[in-house]
Amino acid sequence: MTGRTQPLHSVSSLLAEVDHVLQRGLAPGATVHPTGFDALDATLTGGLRSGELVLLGGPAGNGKTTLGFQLARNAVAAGGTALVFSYEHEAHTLLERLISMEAMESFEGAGAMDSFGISTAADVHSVRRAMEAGSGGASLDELLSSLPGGREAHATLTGYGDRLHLHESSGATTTLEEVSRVVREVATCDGRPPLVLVDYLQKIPIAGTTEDERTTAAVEGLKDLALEVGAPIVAISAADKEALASGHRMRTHDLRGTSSLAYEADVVLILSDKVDVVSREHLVYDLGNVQRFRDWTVLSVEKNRHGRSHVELEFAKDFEHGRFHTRGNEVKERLIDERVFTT
Ligand SMILES: Nc1ncnc2c1ncn2[C@@H]1O[C@H](COP(=O)(O)OP(=O)(O)OP(=O)(O)O)[C@@H](O)[C@H]1O
Repeated sequence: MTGRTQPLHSVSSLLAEVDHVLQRGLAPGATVHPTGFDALDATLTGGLRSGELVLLGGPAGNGKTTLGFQLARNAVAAGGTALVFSYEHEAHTLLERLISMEAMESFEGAGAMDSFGISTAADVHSVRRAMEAGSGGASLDELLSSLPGGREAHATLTGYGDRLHLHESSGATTTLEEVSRVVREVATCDGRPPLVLVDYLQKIPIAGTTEDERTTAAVEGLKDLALEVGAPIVAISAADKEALASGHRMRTHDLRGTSSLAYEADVVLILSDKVDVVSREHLVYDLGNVQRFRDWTVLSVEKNRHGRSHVELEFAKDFEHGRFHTRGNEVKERLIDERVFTT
């Protein structure tokens, strides 16, 4: 079922409604959008649910946009729809990341690795260079065909392109009301609510004297929208400056603005570089670990209304191709609260 109709129900009316929905061949529970990351889906008992607000936080440059955008891509690759509000990146920048991501996915799908076991699918830089150089009049397909995996990426994007919507949002004009209008428009056009990504929460222009007031209004507005439209909304959240400067591991209470962030959210995910948060004993006795851990990101499920919380998962970075590897595990090493490296 999507969206809220009326607030008051008797259990009898609910039973009748569920029966009616079942007889139409539909599912009466929430719509589950798998994240495409098996370890995360297992923790979230299936994935992200309609009506849920998911907060995604972490220090700058740790991959929040990359993960959020990959969640949107995975939703459409699995047959769903997604809508990305990007206050930080132009649509073309996201498109370049997407082309590289799909080139790499196609290489992996085909098992196309060179003799060193390293794939040579076009990275984001190559895609950007090709776009900036132009094609001298040749078509996009011809341009992309000159890049490893580019032709396959183009075919994949053409396949799901109608279901992935990118909104170049503005800190001046893309208000909560505008976000709400666009989400409804896309839901109507696509015939079902999309997975929504907001990158990022504190950029939504909202009246209010303090940052706490503005952030509270933003999370409450997004949570209401998620419930009304029946969409999962993933909102990236910036960290408090003090949290970043003090050299400790970032947690939910370090998200910028207010404690209401944690109350309103159904799921809170925090990204950290593994090398920053692993306990010191794993570093001092094996220096090789420092380099290995730099390649991994820890995704902490700090709040989870539908399953276990305080779960620490890890995923390998592949930022050159604008993505994380989707195969991940629970972290085996002991993690700390204080960061080892503060740079
Ligand atoms: N083409 C690329 N090749 C390699 N690394 C890249 C490339 N583009 C971006 N990166 C790196 O990928 C990382 C993740 O970028 P992303 O935009 O996802 O981070 P973020 O957490 O959203 O950052 P911010 O908080 O600054 O918006 C960054 O450290 C960035 O330097």
